[in-house]
Amino acid sequence: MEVSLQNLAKRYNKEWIFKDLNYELKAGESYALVGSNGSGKSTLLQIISGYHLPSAGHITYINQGKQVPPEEVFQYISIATPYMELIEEFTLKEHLDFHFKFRKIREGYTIDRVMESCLLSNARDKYIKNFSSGMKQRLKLALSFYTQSELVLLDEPTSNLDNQGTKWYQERVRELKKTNATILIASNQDYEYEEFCTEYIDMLKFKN
Ligand SMILES: Nc1ncnc2c1ncn2[C@@H]1O[C@H](COP(=O)(O)OP(=O)(O)OP(=O)(O)O)[C@@H](O)[C@H]1O
Repeated sequence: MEVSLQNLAKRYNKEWIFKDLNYELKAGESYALVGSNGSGKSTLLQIISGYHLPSAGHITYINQGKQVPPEEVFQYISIATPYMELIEEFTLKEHLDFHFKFRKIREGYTIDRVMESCLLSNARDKYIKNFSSGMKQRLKLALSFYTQSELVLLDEPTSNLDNQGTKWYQERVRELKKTNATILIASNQDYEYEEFCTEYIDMLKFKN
């Protein structure tokens, strides 16, 4: 999916977080969104996902040459972010069943295969509220990786992951890059994006 960010700006109260942000994301490319703490990386991801509105400017989404209507955009996007809550009252199996009732699973995958791939097969009937923070993070990431989507937004993807989890994440991104998904990784850690992204978007350039 191509995403065109046009004169995008966001303000909270009187503070402009970023301004005059113009950028074209190309289909199938991977982008790192960098900048110091508080520079607006998460805010921009949430605006691109449709979760927040910009204070100015607009975004155009184009899939296979056709503009996607705003009300349908969410069907093309998956996002993993610390701001996103999992449904704590569900077991893992219930959570995955619920999610994949509304979104299509990536081709070649089943719910069992997703559980296996995110190293959570033995937690099938465990309640999410009893997951460790790393297990929750793997589940959030798995929901983004294994949902059929054309734009994958990852915010601080390895937070709470141990070394094994970080390697698991890197392997999943390698796989994702073989699809035509556009990937945007907001990060403060170079091992989350260095191998995957040749394009860097530096939020500090859009500060004022
Ligand atoms: N709901 C809100 N109300 C007011 N200010 C907000 C709100 N959400 C975010 N901000 C402010 O917007 C700025 C950008 O925050 P954001 O979380 O997007 O930065 P970030 O680059 O992702 O930071 P980090 O690297 O620490 O995760 C910060 O100054 C933050 O305090």
